[in-house]
Amino acid sequence: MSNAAILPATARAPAAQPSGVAAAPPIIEVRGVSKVYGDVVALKSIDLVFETGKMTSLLGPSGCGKTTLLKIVAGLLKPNQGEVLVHGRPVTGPGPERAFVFQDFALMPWATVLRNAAFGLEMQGRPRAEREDKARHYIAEVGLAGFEDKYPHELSGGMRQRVGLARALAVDADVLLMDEPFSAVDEQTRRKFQEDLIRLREVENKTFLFVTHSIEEAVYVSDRIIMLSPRPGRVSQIIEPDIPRGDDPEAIRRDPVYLDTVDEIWHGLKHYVE
Ligand SMILES: Nc1ncnc2c1ncn2[C@@H]1O[C@H](COP(=O)(O)OP(=O)(O)OP(=O)(O)O)[C@@H](O)[C@H]1O
Repeated sequence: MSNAAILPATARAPAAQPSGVAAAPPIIEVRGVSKVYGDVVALKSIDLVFETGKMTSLLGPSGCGKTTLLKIVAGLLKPNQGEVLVHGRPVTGPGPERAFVFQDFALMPWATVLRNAAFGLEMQGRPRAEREDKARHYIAEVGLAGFEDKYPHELSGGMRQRVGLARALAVDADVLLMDEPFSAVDEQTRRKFQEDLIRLREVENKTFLFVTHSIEEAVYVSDRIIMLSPRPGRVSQIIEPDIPRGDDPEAIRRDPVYLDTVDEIWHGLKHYVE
């Protein structure tokens, strides 16, 4: 048994605080959310809370409703039952405090890296100088300084992905929602990006919620892994891998807690794979 805290699905409320210490309110609350598409029950009675500054991944068998849940939090889909609160306010659609990083990065092929990264700010009607300053800052932050004037077709998949992330960071949303952000790139790029994501989370103090199919990836980057059961998707388990994420990103992959947690999740999931 590893040091990962494996919590039953019912253990969703934030831990009680010692007396005198104010509990930080959760940034996102998902309350009794169910979603059906025609006859397909995609999600059933999902209750979750997300704390500020944490990285959470959604993991589970194909079709269990991971993307559906992410889109409901983003305000791109409405639940049939239940509600999502962000900063205590009900979500009725997309909002500036949540940025969505799409699987295909949703870049505009006719616009430069700078314009693509500044696109969210352009939509918000910010002045050009301000949006370009911010976009340049985040382009550098994601390792693309010098590529501001390039077009998406001149970039590798990994670089395009970074532009998508720079765009999401530039709007200064509190919550970054990512739908399999690493799926379209090669393994080396993916690993580098996972390392960068851990670093970014520390620098930026954002709340990240992302969907992945990769057990290794979920355990590598996440403070918390929410396991969904096969359709209808319910929360089956919440895992909090207690892995030190210090200066050496390679050390994480050798950490016994990392290795044991990957193994435990795989044993739990493998009977769903034909
Ligand atoms: N627009 C839609 N219309 C009908 N059914 C849908 C729609 N979107 C999703 N579904 C169904 O709802 C279920 C959950 O889909 P969802 O994409 O959320 O799952 P997922 O866990 O993200 O899947 P995957 O791991 O394969 O990407 C699936 O059975 C899917 O076929």
